[in-house]
Amino acid sequence: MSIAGRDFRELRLEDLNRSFGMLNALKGVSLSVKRGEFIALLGPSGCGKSTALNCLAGLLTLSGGSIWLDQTRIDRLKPEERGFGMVFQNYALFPHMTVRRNIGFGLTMQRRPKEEIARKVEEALAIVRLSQQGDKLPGQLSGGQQQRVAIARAIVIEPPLVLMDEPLSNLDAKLRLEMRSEIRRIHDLIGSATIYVTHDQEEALSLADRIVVMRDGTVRQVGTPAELYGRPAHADVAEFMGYRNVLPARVLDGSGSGCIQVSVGGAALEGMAVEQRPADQAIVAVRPDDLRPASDGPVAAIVESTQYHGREFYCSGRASDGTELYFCSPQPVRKGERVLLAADPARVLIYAGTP
Ligand SMILES: Nc1ncnc2c1ncn2[C@@H]1O[C@H](COP(=O)(O)OP(=O)(O)OP(=O)(O)O)[C@@H](O)[C@H]1O
Repeated sequence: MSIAGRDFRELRLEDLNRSFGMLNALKGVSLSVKRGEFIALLGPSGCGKSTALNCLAGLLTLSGGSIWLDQTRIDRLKPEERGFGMVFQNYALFPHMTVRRNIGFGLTMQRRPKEEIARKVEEALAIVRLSQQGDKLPGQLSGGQQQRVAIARAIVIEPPLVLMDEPLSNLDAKLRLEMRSEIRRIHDLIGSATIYVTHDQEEALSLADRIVVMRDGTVRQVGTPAELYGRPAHADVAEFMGYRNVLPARVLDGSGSGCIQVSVGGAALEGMAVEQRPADQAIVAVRPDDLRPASDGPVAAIVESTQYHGREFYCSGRASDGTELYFCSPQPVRKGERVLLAADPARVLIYAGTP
């Protein structure tokens, strides 16, 4: 059976498990993906992102669970029978084949007619904007161009799903940004679904329709970039999403309907409870760019370091009780200077529990 090129409405991962000996790399991962969606699998190194992707591709077998494309169970099919497009970090192009032959390789293996292969290869070349480079060898192309060839090779088979594993990691910062918008443009153009593995939260935020945050082989949260940026469901997800200040706190006043007052860094700070209202112990999460010097700010800190970041300064300081705080300042601050810091309560997230 082959499902290559097939249209679909929904891809479902049901309770996926994968172990390597004693290590459980995937522990009950479930997810539903609609056609046309761009999904980013985001998480720290070793959390199971690549394992999940390789199980989807058919390069790894599952230890438990199932994968469904609409009503068809596909987790026992070989990779070529699934017909998904794959793009890896290291391009994996054949060095002795021209760009055209690299792109057409999958179609040649499927024994498609020559004219059809030639036509589809030209279409794919045009999509990735490499029409002039078709006769070159991969070694004659830049890293960004080679990655475009890899993308063309993945999409030329008209896959229902394109799987990408950290495809931009080998490129320099400027090219990474350029290729980011290229990847999204190509995704929108071909209309299939993309599952994109990354550990770079900025990449996930800017590319994806939905982000799946993984940790220790489990899915911690699935949400839109705005949901994950503004309201992570758990303190550990917040930490991963750039809330550099994740601090233990004591609830001072939790009686109000919206705001809760907590003690942090030896001072009282107001914030919003996420999900469960904490009773006594809490965790506070604030982004450095939401904690700023203010003449009437409640949290006093002595500046320990400052870095110039163009528009503003990225600083660390120590509160009276020894808590380390990260904050941003539009004005230069000096090491050893005492600053008062404040944050908009709507940008201070409070979680029940202890870190
Ligand atoms: N072939 C393998 N044999 C044994 N253990 C493996 C194998 N592949 C992965 N693992 C382990 O499974 C866990 C998940 O690995 P995985 O590569 O999926 O993580 P990841 O989130 O993709 O990390 P990274 O961002 O570093 O690539 C890790 O602890 C890893 O060491």
